[in-house]
Amino acid sequence: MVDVWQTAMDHAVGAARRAGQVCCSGALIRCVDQVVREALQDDRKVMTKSSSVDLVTQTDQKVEQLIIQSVKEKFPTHRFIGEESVAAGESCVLTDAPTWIIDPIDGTTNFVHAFPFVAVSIGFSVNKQVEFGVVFSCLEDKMFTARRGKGAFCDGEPLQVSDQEDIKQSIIATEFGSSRDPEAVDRIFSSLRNVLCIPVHGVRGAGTAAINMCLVASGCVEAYYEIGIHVWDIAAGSLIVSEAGGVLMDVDGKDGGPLDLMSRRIVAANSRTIAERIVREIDAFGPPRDDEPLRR
Ligand SMILES: O=P(O)(O)O[C@H]1[C@H](O)[C@@H](O)[C@H](O)[C@H](O)[C@@H]1O
Ligand SMILES: [Mg+2]
Ligand SMILES: [Mg+2]
Repeated sequence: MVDVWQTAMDHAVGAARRAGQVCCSGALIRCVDQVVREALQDDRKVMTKSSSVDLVTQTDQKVEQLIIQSVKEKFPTHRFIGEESVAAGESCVLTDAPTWIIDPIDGTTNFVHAFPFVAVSIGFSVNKQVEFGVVFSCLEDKMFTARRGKGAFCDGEPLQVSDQEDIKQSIIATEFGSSRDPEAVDRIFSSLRNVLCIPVHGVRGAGTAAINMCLVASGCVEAYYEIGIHVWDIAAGSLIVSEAGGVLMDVDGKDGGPLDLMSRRIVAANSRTIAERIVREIDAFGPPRDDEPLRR
C-alpha cells in the first residue's frame, strides 16, 4: 500500500532544503559581501507586521510561495497555514483536512541581522494531529525530521532528549518574543527571573522556536518555553520533541494541560517533572489565540 504521508514528508524535506538554500544564500551574503549586499538592496528591505519589531522580508514571502506552489502541484487538495499568507489575510484555522503548516523563515530577526540561526519549518497535520515535522536549520545544514510514531532524527541519526531530571542541573531555552507591550514584557521578565532563580544552570535562546525545540530533542537543553509563539513556529518542532522522547504542554494550572497548537503557549521538555516545574514558575498569560478571527 502506498504510504501517502511518507510521500508528503519526502516532499517536505526536499522543499525545506530548497527553501533553506534560498534563505541561506541571502544570509551568508549578508555576512560576507558588502558589494552584493548593496546590490541586493531591495531583497534586504525589512518590513514590519504586528509591531515595529515583528520583521518580515521579501525572502520570507518568496520562500513561503515556493513551498506552497511545490506542494500544490503534488497535493492539490491539501490546505495551508503559512505565516506570511496569514499576515496577508488568509485564515488561520486548523481543520481535520491534511494541512501544511509553514514558517518559511523561523528566526527572521536573526536573518536580518546575520545572527546565524535560521530555520525553515514545515509541519503537516491530519485530523488536527501533527503527522510529520521537518525543520531545516539552514546555516548549520542540519535536517531535523520526525514522523508520528516513528522517531525523530537529525540527518538520519536518531534523536533522544536529555535524561536530566533535576531542573537545577539544567539549561532552559526561551525567547522574549516580538511584543514590546510593557505589561507583557514585565510578565515575561518575571517568569524569566523565577526560572533563572530556581536556580538553573543557564537560560539560552537561539532566536527561533523551531531550533530551540530541536535543541530540546537533541538533548542540548532540557526545556524550551515561550508565550506568544504561533502555530507555524511550533507545529513541526513539537513532533520532533515528542518523538525524541520529550513532553509537550500548555501552561495552565499545575500540570500545564495538553498542548494546544493554537493557544500561542508552549512548554517542551525532556520530562514531565521539568515541564511541570516550569509551568509552576511562569506567569501564564494568554495572548489572542491564532484561530481567534479578530486577532489582527
Ligand atoms: O517570526 P519568526 O518566524 O522569525 O519566529 C519567531 C520565533 O520563532 C520566536 O521564538 C520568537 O520569539 C519571535 O517571536 C520570532 O518572531
Ligand atoms: Mg517563526
Ligand atoms: Mg517566520
